[in-house]
Amino acid sequence: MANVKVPKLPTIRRLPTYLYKLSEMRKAGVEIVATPELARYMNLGEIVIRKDLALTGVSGQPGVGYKVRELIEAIKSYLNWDNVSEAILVGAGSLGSALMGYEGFEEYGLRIIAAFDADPAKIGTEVRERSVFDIDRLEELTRRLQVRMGIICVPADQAQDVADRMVAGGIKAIWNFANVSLKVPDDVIVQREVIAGGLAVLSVKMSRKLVEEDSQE
Ligand SMILES: NC(=O)c1ccc[n+]([C@@H]2O[C@H](COP(=O)([O-])OP(=O)(O)OC[C@H]3O[C@@H](n4cnc5c(N)ncnc54)[C@H](O)[C@@H]3O)[C@@H](O)[C@H]2O)c1
Repeated sequence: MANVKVPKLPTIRRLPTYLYKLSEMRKAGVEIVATPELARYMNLGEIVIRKDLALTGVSGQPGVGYKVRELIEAIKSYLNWDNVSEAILVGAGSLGSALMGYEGFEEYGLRIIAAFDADPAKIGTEVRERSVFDIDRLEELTRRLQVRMGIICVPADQAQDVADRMVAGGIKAIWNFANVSLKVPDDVIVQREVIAGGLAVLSVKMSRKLVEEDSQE
């Protein structure tokens, strides 16, 4: 797999949260946002906020704040989300259906255009208004549609086979939700996603908080 080094990963992970807040503000007609307001929302210090946003090339006006619209454009441009990327998804089960049903991805530059599955009961149906194709057609259709991004939502023991098919179909970026590491050629990027990682952090924070509360009693 391509060993792409990305600086400022924690900042990059926070940028969608800024984007969400800023989009809500824009919808509400807000034109300027002050750093303290963003700091409260993000639960971070104002210095961190300024550093985060400086990464996008935008600096706020001292004593005034940031122009909401300008900041939205800068964040989208930095994340390369100003051009919508089309993706295919494999595994139209619980998780895959939920991802396809999330309309917010378009805001984040991702459009899932089709799904693939191995279950004859699902092939030929529509899930969340996307056609579900036979997995055996993945290479052919992906090439024809010239899609570069693939999302894996199959059981872990099927994920490598699906990744191989994606690579054969010309996919260059894989968002992998199956909890397994994948072997892919050097020119393919894989991002492995584990929702339970966030839950683990929450659980540890919760248990520490409970211990602190117990010791105060
Ligand atoms: N990363 C996370 O945080 C996270 C969260 C939830 C689930 N998951 C993982 O996502 C995957 C899917 O979970 P789910 O709950 O949606 O399961 P599910 O059983 O509801 O869906 C899996 C789908 O994959 C299809 N499938 C199986 N083998 C296939 C193959 N070779 N080719 C094409 N399609 C195939 C099945 O027919 C089914 O529709 C699992 O690996 C699960 O562990 C990850």
